[in-house]
Amino acid sequence: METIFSKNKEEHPESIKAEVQGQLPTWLQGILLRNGPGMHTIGDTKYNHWFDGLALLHSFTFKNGEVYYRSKYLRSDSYNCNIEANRIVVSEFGTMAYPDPCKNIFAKAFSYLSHTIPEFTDNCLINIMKSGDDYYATSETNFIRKINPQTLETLEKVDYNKYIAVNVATSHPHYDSAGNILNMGTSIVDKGKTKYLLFKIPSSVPETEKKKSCFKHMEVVCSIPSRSLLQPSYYHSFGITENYIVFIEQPLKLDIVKMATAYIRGVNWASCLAFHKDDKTWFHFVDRKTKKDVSTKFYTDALVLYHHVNAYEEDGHIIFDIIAYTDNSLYDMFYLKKLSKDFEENNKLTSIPTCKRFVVPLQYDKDAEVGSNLVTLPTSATAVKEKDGSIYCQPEILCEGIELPHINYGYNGKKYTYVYATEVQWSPVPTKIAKLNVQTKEMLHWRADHCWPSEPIFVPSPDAREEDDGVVLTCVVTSDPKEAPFLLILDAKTFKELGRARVNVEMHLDLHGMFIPEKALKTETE
Ligand SMILES: CC1=C(/C=C/C(C)=C/C=C/C(C)=C/C=O)C(C)(C)CCC1
Ligand SMILES: [Fe+2]
Repeated sequence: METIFSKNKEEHPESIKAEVQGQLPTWLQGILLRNGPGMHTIGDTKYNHWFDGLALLHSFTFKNGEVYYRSKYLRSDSYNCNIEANRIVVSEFGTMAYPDPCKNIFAKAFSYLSHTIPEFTDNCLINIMKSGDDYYATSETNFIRKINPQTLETLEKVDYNKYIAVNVATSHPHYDSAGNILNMGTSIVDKGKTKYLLFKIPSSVPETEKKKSCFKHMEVVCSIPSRSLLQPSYYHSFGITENYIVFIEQPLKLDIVKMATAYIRGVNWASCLAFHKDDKTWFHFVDRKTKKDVSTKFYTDALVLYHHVNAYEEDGHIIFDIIAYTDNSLYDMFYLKKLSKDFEENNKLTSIPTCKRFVVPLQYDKDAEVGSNLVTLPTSATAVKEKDGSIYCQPEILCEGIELPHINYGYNGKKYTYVYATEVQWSPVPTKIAKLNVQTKEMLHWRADHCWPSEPIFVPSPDAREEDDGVVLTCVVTSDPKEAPFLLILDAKTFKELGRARVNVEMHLDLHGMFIPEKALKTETE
């Protein structure tokens, strides 16, 4: 386990030809680009948490039936400062560090008295985002880093905060049909009003502009005030339907006072997050046209979620599927100490990720009796009217034990049938890939001994007629040293293996990524 999680991984910036077994579809041409933590030790210092590791990008390029692999560390300012100092000098999620005295790039960190929140890291290790023709590595701070998807080189650093007042933003943006990005972020320090902002980054800028920057044209679409000024909710993703934004204000909250004093107290960012188990979880539905939050108060019991699966509208209801927990044990499980020592005995999940479906009636009989269930669709999910007019929602359980959900993005915001995900049993590390039919709850699986698959990515076939016409791609890390890691290609419909592309490198466990079809790649850089 130690090797898989915390051993520093070497980068392989020159492409390596993979050994392909089986038959890959001829239409599968493009780059699977993924991100995740690859280095957890610098000099004599070690990060505490798996999410702290320095971003290591890797890619699988599919070209005429062949597959090429490469990997490269993101040359973030955090990476460069740490490597130069040969110790951790930039704080990450679970590790508080103090800047190298001779470097002042992160010096703002010390001016906590004048700045409520210190400068965050640009170690963008979570996901990849597409903005126009460009690609960015992302995390959850105000910084993203442009990258070259072909060479994996690191390009400019973008500070969202220069354009709009967000201090943190999600790594799971949505894209509309024109390719514009819709994302959410929290404004913590702007005029003392803590709020959640939905913002848009256009996919293109006016032709006449000399220095083209989509970010200059970023705009706040609407905002939702935080229920608590000093404790906004933490969130990792949000949902979107044709007409609404689905935002869940969960009782896992960031404590701004704790964050502002974290440096002086020598504690990490993770300790500024707290789960308030007796609080409620509030649902917000913002009308994308009027930009107004639906006025009815919808809520459920305390839960913690990271990933929305999908959301859509049906007969006056909003249906949204999420992967939920009953506590915040997920973040605790990824402390490297827990992942290395007696892993199997000591690191059992205390809360199993559960795929829950909420069905929320937006149009309902306003004279309905208190205590009545307002849901009129065939589901076991309920929405019960309370005395004060608020509506208490309880979910239908779709399945247990899945995480890192992925759908056919063509069905995002629409009625859909399939979720591809990793399946976890007793540990936070997945052992299977699953396909769940959300209508029938039927499941298909793929597993193999000593194999640890990553987030599955669905790629539609060019002539797709059905939602699951395509392939599912997943990187498989092996715990058997005799077996090299591989990229697995499954037929999305049958979940049968089409092939694998083996690469003889020590591959890291990653988080998220995207497939870039050949036609979406700029040609001049090849
Ligand atoms: C550095 C930093 C943060 C980083 C959070 C990270 C890195 C979260 C990763 C979450 C993942 C990978 C979840 C998977 O389900 C915060 C708390 C936003 C704010 C303070 C500064
Ligand atoms: Fe995520």
